[in-house]
Amino acid sequence: MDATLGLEIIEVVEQAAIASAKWMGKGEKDTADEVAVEAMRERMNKIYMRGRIVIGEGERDDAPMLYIGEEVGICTQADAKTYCNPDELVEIDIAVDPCEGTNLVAYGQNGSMAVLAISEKGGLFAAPDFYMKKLAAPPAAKNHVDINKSATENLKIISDCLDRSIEELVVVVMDRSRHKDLIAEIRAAGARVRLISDGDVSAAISCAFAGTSIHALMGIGAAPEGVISAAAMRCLGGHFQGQLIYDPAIVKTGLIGESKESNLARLEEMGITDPDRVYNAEELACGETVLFAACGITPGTLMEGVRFFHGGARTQSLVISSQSKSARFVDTIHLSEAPKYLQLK
Ligand SMILES: O=C(COP(=O)(O)O)[C@@H](O)[C@H](O)[C@H](O)[C@H](O)COP(=O)(O)O
Ligand SMILES: [Mn+2]
Ligand SMILES: [Mn+2]
Repeated sequence: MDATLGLEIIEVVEQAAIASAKWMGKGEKDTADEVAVEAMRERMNKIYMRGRIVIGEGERDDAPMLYIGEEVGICTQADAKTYCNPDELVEIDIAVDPCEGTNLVAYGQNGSMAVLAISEKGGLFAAPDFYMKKLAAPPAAKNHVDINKSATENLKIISDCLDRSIEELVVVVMDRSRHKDLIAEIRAAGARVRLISDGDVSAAISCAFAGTSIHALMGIGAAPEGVISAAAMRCLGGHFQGQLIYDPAIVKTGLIGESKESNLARLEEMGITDPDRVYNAEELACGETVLFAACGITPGTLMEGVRFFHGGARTQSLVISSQSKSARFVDTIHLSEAPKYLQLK
């Protein structure tokens, strides 16, 4: 995969984050999402690549989407034949969440970001728009913790691997009624719980970085977000496991189809023969090369949010590459018109 792609995708997430941040606090989640989608699409279509969206969003709540199967990259443009030879280009698959945490943006809360993951064709698990039970943990606990073990057992393992007491550990859990028993168990084990209303991609990836005060993500979130999280965790050497949840009775939101039976039929149609399989990061993002990019929309654990100033904006992004084995934090000043000053922080 072309190494310059790693630089271009920074601009893709930056443009999506800036567009969405203009709608921060306006209470309009669909607009905050829609403008991020459009900005992402516009910038992606300027990249000399042959891309295909394998994970978009929208099915779940009719959000505007970069739809699954959509071709992106300059070679897909109407007049492309004059300057593009698609046969020269590697086909790549792209998973996007242009506005991860639409509610967070709409209500001016922390933790939203524009995010995507890229790999060669077939390198990312084309997850259905279902839910996923997730377990993320620091690199030191990789392959020691297990999603099939209880939260109590996993906390003991993380505590041993990090050489810290269970009382010092913080577990992020989405604040949903389906997690009532899980939250009680984590607290009973002695660990502390950070409840989040949205944004479990950021929580999963934060487990890989010491100093974030996040030592695990447990519970059920969306499956597409699980694949994106797995792409980053694979590159970072963190632990990530995901198991599809197809039974609406477990999720309790009723947003994943009518019945367990119809969901199972849908999975079979998609070629998923073992619906209960537990996937690890290397299986969810199995490509030889994996790239991940995110840009903060509102302030978060890993990145600052977009800061506007007269004539421009400042962004902070994170680009992770399995190719260059790097996690790069990128701080960018964007100038839109003659600025009165440049914002330093
Ligand atoms: O918080 C999230 C919302 O993502 P988005 O729709 O892109 O703004 C994600 O991080 C979660 O993984 C997930 O979408 C959420 O858990 C869906 O569950 P629920 O709200 O309980 O239906
Ligand atoms: Mn999302
Ligand atoms: Mn989203």
